[in-house]
Amino acid sequence: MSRQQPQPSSFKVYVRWRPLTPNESSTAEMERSVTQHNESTQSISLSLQPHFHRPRTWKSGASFTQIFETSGINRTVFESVVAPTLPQVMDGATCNFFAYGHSGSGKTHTIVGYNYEDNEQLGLCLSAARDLFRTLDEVNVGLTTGEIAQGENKQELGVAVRLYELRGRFAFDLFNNSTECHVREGPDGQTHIRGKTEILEGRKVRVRPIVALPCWTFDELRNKIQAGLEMRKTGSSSAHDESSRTHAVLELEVVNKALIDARNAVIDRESELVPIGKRATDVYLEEQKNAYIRTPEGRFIPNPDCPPNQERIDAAEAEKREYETRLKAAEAAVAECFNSRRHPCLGGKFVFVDLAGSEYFDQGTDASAVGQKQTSQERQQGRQINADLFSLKEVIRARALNSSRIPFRSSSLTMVLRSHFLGSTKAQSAMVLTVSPSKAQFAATVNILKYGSLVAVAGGVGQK
Ligand SMILES: Nc1ncnc2c1ncn2[C@@H]1O[C@H](COP(=O)(O)OP(=O)(O)OP(=O)(O)O)[C@@H](O)[C@H]1O
Repeated sequence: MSRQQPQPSSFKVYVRWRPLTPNESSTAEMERSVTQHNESTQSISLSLQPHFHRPRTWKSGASFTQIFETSGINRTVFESVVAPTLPQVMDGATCNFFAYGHSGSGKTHTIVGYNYEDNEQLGLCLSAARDLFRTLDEVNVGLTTGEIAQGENKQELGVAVRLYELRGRFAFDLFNNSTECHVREGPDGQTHIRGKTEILEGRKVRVRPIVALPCWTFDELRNKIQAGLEMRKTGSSSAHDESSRTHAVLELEVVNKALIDARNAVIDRESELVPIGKRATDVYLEEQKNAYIRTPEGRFIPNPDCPPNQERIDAAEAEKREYETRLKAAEAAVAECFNSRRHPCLGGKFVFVDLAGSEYFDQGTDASAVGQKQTSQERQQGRQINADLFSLKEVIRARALNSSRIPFRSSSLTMVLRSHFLGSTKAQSAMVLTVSPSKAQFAATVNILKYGSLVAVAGGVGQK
């Protein structure tokens, strides 16, 4: 009998209704009701009674783990969706959380929040960071007792934060001036996000991965996230003119000073290796170029006056090997940080994804009017966003089925999520569907809930 792979845990889907915004105050709320199917699944029924039209109704399957009404505040959502996963992150796992909804439905409000001071209103990622720091403070007491002063201790645990946007095939690092980075699969099968090549002093070359800012207190982390988010790009979308047009990814990883130093050393060794490797290639090409001549018939034959200088080629290759060995040693030092960790939480991660607003044009709604104002580039972006969301659903499905081939390569979003999903078979991932109760948004809301139902079914929770 074939050996069974560990089954990933199911992917939960939540629904969050937001209150009507001032712009929607002239419209009424659609009628809705919730049916509880068992302890952990609920379904939604919606109905709309438009003037002079047939009533429209829609009913979901038993797909949703919990439905938060308009009165639900960020703290309530955090306690149900994210807080229960803290022990898994403290055990070194990665837990992923997505917010999905049409533009203006409350994704950013849910993931990041607009009030950074009120603990009840902090978005999911800041609440998670706050609870993570509280837990790490307790662990640090044990780790730092009898050792060097806090801050100097290489084992002291903190949180490294990464913040970047994904658009098309590129990532934009919000902690590095929105630098455009390439999302690529390396020869090791892992996804690498690399920034532009920087030329440093002394003709050193550096290609930085997404910047991870280490933070040692919650206040420090909150200030850094706030500053990074100000870089976030906005454009016009189908629902309003200030919509996010990218997926924003926010990662919180448990780190210590030793791990940060070891990772920085890897970046330094890679930077040293780039020009040395290029030089070895250049030397080889130069020698080969001079070593052959072309006959009048177009054939290449060895040049008797200039044989290749093998000694020069070997010296350049030997230098390259030496720098490769240094890089391997630096990578081994990173692995050693994990092997010798004093607490399993090192490397544990919360990943939050504020997905770009999906596009939905419905005849007769405000959305279609704004949609017509979009440029062709913005329409192209809209199609790309919808394609990304489709590939995300397919990855969740393949993962829940324990499929041998998970289509991570189909978008940069899923390529980036690859290591987070694969590293988290024991951890919980969840999606919060953010929806407007406005009657004018009925079709868009149904569209979002349908997608969420498909994700729930794909993720092994819901029934159609
Ligand atoms: N649950 C909520 N309670 C109170 N206000 C909310 C809630 N959800 C959203 N809002 C408000 O609605 C507006 C739009 O929300 P938000 O910016 O989060 O939408 P979004 O889905 O991120 O939009 P986009 O995809 O276009 O960026 C904001 O002013 C926000 O404060």
